[in-house]
Amino acid sequence: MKDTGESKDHQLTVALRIRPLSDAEQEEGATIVAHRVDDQMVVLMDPMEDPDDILRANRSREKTYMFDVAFDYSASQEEVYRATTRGLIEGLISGYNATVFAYGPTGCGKTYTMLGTDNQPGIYVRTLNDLFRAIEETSDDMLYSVSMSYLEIYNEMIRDLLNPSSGFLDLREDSKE
Ligand SMILES: Nc1ncnc2c1ncn2[C@@H]1O[C@H](COP(=O)(O)OP(=O)(O)OP(=O)(O)O)[C@@H](O)[C@H]1O
Repeated sequence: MKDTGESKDHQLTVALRIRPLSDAEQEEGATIVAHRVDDQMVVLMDPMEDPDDILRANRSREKTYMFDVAFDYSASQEEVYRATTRGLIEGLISGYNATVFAYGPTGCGKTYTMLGTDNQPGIYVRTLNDLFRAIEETSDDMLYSVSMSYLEIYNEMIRDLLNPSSGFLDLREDSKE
């Protein structure tokens, strides 16, 4: 696992996480085609590969990708948080900006990684814990202001998840004023 301190050395960290197959996927006979080779390298196997196809036997279509850090299904929420996000907090309370976002197709594990579950809290929860701890530790000589918003953008519809009764928010509202 990479130490979080390393994230200070570069401006952008790209991490890849491979999730385990769900029970339903296993029952369907699905197999994982993405394999973590080491802490940075991932190989994508060709899902159509047929070992009996002589014409393609020597032309494997597996592809290798490099990331700043790669995790597979054995990675814990804490490991992912430490390697991607924890190191940003020190800069954050010194006034620097930081963004962490999850990207990927539906069902790939974005919500699990970012929000997590009660037993396996994700990046949001761990960040807030460490952020408020860091604020408390430095509150003798610093005054902080923390604000928070939680929005869902889905099919170009925007909802305020901290105030769902406000309905869908209209992006054009500001431009009318
Ligand atoms: N690392 C993981 N370990 C165990 N279960 C996981 C992991 N990642 C995802 N899952 C499970 O896989 C399912 C799909 O994950 P999740 O809901 O996080 O996907 P998503 O990318 O947020 O999807 P969507 O874009 O549709 O909201 C969930 O049941 C989640 O609990």
